[in-house]
Amino acid sequence: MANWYPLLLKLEGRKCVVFGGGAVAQRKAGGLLETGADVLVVSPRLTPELLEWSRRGRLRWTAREAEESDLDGAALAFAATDRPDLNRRLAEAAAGRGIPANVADDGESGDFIVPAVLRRGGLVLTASASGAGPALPVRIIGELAERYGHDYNENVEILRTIRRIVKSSVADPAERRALLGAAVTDEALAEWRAASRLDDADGLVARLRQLAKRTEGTDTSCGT
Ligand SMILES: C[C@@]1(CC(=O)O)c2cc3[nH]c(cc4nc(cc5[nH]c(cc(n2)[C@H]1CCC(=O)O)[C@@](C)(CC(=O)O)[C@@H]5CCC(=O)O)C(CC(=O)O)=C4CCC(=O)O)c(CCC(=O)O)c3CC(=O)O
Ligand SMILES: NC(=O)C1=CN([C@@H]2O[C@H](COP(=O)(O)OP(=O)(O)OC[C@H]3O[C@@H](n4cnc5c(N)ncnc54)[C@H](O)[C@@H]3O)[C@@H](O)[C@H]2O)C=CC1
Repeated sequence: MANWYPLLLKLEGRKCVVFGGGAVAQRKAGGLLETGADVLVVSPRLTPELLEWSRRGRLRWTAREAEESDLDGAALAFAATDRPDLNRRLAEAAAGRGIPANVADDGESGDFIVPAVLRRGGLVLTASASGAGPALPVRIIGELAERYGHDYNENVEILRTIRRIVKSSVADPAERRALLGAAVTDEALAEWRAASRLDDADGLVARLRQLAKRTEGTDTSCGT
């Protein structure tokens, strides 16, 4: 079994080719559209949803069988036709051009697999069973969706703001780490969400010091 390396890719404006126009191609294309990728679907037929996305100009559709030249200039390829032999050939053609490929019918033979995903604003939680199949990751993501509800949609932007303030007001790296740790407890996050603004830097840092003090002793690296 491969030891897959997890990462988040920036695909905005980058060409991603999806071969096939069935339910699997639709799910892959849908995930790509959320990133702002330039999605090209190559398939003689499309699901009604894919057809709708094509009509609305959300993606490009080439209405014929796959050709290697469809890969020209692509950042990623998804071989999601119902023909395993063709999927394999397309993945090989992609490899020959240095383009990472996903193989829908045999994930482990591809260069990457797609995890189950939960997005809460900028917070991205993923789970994968390293190609063993989606059932367990999908169950776990369902559990995470309950634990990390829609409240979390705002938390990443809040963290971004707080981190900017802490970086510009606190010089000591150990104290910064302690303050940022104290800023992301559920209790603290609820406080920031309820606050009308966070741009009073002195007030914010004072409050973070208070919160961090409460957990002092559990973090000996905090020298304040
Ligand atoms: C290896 C991987 C390759 C890849 O696609 O990247 C792969 C492969 C295969 N999936 C198969 C079947 C199904 N896949 C789904 C759904 C999802 N599959 C996804 C990922 C992955 N699927 C990759 C790694 C997963 C990991 O191990 O972590 C998800 C998470 C992400 C996504 O696709 O966007 C998405 C969940 C989205 C969500 O609900 O959140 C459903 C459910 C449904 O369709 O409703 C079924 C039917 C039920 C079943 O069989 O379990 C088959 C058998 C095909 C056959 O029997 O012919 C293969 C082939 C094989 O076994 O290799
Ligand atoms: N990775 C995953 O998450 C999953 C993978 N699968 C696998 O993925 C494959 C596709 O599944 P579905 O989308 O449900 O199949 P589907 O039968 O609904 O769709 C297949 C699509 O491939 C297109 N196609 C056929 N020949 C083509 C060619 N030469 N060039 C371009 N497109 C072509 C068809 O027009 C059709 O749109 C299945 O064979 C299955 O093994 C199935 C379920 C989940």
